[in-house]
Amino acid sequence: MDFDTLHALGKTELHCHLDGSLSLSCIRQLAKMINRPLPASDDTLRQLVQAPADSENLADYLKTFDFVAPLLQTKKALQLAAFDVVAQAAEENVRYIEIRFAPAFSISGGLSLSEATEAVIEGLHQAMTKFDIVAKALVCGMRQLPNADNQAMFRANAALLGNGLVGGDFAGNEADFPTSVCAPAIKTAQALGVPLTFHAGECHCPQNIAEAIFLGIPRIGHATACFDQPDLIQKIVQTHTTIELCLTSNLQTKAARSLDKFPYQALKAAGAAITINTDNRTVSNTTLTHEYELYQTYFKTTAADFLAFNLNGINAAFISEPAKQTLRNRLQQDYAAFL
Ligand SMILES: O=c1[nH]cnc2c1ncn2[C@H]1C[C@H](O)[C@@H](CO)O1
Ligand SMILES: [Zn+2]
Repeated sequence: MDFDTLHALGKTELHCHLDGSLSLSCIRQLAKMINRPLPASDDTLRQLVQAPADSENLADYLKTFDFVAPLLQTKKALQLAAFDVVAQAAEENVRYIEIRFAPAFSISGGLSLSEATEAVIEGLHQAMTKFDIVAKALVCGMRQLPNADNQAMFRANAALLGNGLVGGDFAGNEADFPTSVCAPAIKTAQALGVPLTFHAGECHCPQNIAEAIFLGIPRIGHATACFDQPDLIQKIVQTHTTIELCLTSNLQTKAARSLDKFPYQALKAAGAAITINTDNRTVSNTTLTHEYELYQTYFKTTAADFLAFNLNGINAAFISEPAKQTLRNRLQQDYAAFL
């Protein structure tokens, strides 16, 4: 399929970070609101908000997020940001998206942990009235924060579940804060009834994936380190764990040092429920269409595969069964001409 066809295909995206996906025009608008000077040239600005070409690991990649954090400290800014990311997704025919962000990184201007989320949800709702897309929010605990902070965040946000917020995640510094360290906050989120996904396996550490599955987490972001672990892949399949693959991001963080160390083929061959995601549109300088193009080029992924991955995404989405059925019907229509 050519790029225009891939662009036109209906899509779903489970793994997209708000702060890593702001368009340059949105970044300029938010910077203006706080009188923060930015380089006049888009090329120069892009260099500041994209992961450096010489990133050696996840820690290098994550440093890029420091640039936008000061821009996301008011209700208005979070609303505009959420609207902006949904608009980008809708433009490339994403029918369902879950957008994640860390409330703890948006409270230095005086917002509470739940006010930050309410503002994101407001932006998602505004975008849904304008574009043909369903957009929901996930709140991220951060691995490097104390469990008490992540527990407070989930407690503050649990009441928003069902009102635009559909679940939670843990992101951040996986190399120094393995899954076991986060277990108390994971258990708190689960006890509060927060459906969870979880970043694991970005640091050559299959154990972090295994522990997340053991803790009963049904979706794993990345899971890259399973590529040479057949027993772990079997566990993923047996437990019906859905994997949120993020190819470009993995090459940048060196979670996968080359394409043959990316777990797509092994997971697909084993029958695992995989999905395709951007992770961070701006930081990774990608779009979901571009990710599809990479899979098609490198792995010969077909329209039937893309439909199956989208349906995996809907099955694992943190929404009601009737809402899922509507989206499944929509995707079946979208792909009918290509199968
Ligand atoms: O790929 C990732 N791995 C771990 N943490 C990540 C990744 N992409 C973004 N983050 C972090 C940085 C953001 O500030 C935070 C919330 O979106 O999540
Ligand atoms: Zn991520």
